[in-house]
Amino acid sequence: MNDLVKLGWEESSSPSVNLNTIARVITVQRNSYRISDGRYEYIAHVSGKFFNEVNSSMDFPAVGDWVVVEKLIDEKKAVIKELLPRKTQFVRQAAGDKTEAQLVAANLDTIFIVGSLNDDLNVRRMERYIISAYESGASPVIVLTKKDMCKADEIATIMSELEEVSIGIPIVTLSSITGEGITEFMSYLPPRKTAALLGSSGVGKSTLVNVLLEEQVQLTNAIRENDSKGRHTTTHREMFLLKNGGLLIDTPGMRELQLWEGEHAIDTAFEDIEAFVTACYFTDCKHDTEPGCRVKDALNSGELSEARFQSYLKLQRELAYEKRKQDQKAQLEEKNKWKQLTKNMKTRYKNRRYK
Ligand SMILES: Nc1nc2c(ncn2[C@@H]2O[C@H](COP(=O)(O)OP(=O)(O)OP(=O)(O)O)[C@@H](O)[C@H]2O)c(=O)[nH]1
Ligand SMILES: [Zn+2]
Repeated sequence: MNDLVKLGWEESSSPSVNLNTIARVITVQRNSYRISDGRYEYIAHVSGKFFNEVNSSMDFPAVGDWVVVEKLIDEKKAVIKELLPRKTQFVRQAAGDKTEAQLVAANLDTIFIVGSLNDDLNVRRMERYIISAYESGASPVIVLTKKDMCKADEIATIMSELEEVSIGIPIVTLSSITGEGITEFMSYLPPRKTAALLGSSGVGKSTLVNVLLEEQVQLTNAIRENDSKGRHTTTHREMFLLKNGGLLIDTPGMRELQLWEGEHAIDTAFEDIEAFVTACYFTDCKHDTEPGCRVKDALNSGELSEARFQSYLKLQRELAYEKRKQDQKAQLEEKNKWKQLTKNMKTRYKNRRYK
């Protein structure tokens, strides 16, 4: 078996390429990539030509991408010369920026949409996750965690609510504590297929990943790097090869994503309401007391239910809140970056003085 095959390579996708030049991106770092050819890992950069020909951030490699490379086998380094066409791509709106789309992962076959049976399951949010999974081209599978904390009749109620928005999508219930349902979960991540987990904070993604990683086998000979103190560290990877041969991508981009997909998801999930909104006389209509408000008309005539309108408003409030949170977070990160930088400079200065 070709080494690439265990990374999920399908002969049919690019039949004419020279397999010795192909690798898969397993981690995106600040200025470099960690790639694997199924035998070794390499630290890679894009070639100057690649860089010059890029039109948008979407053209840069992401976790899961297949790339054409030139390898320096002895040094475990590589130059990325070309990106192979993507089968699927998962995109999110970059925080605080309306125009910039951010590619989180490429070539996912499956997206596990994770929710917890224990918490108030937000069906609308699950619906939005389903939409973004479909937009990416991957197949969604709903995973409901913490089964051990829920009675059978409670589970049945939740399932029937969910089935209204999840028509046809498989739903797996499991517990990472008792292990119930894990085998069924794995049946949706067969050998050579690539999947990622998507879901709000606290639903149990890390716990599930840890259970799955007990079964992890080494993807390739990991690169060992020296950290600043000269110790060996095995660097963090984002693509894992599970024991059954399935590939699991665990990217911060997907984990941190909450309501990022923002306006676009509103458009899709609330198309009916958007149609009314665009027919309002004022473009900035608040659908409150403004004259010529098509939304109010629809509410009065019963074309639009009050409940659905309320959940639309709720989503907009959540989005506004999420956006403020992201902006604050970005500010804080920026501040911490500078703090660290000045700290580093001080340390360096101090060391120089006392040497
Ligand atoms: N009873 C029970 N508790 C669970 C289960 N899975 C996770 N938990 C608990 O739920 C809490 C949150 O789990 P995490 O795995 O950290 O959730 P997460 O989705 O990774 O959250 P973020 O890292 O913030 O994205 C932890 O206290 C876990 O111990 C489960 O199957 N059963
Ligand atoms: Zn209006």
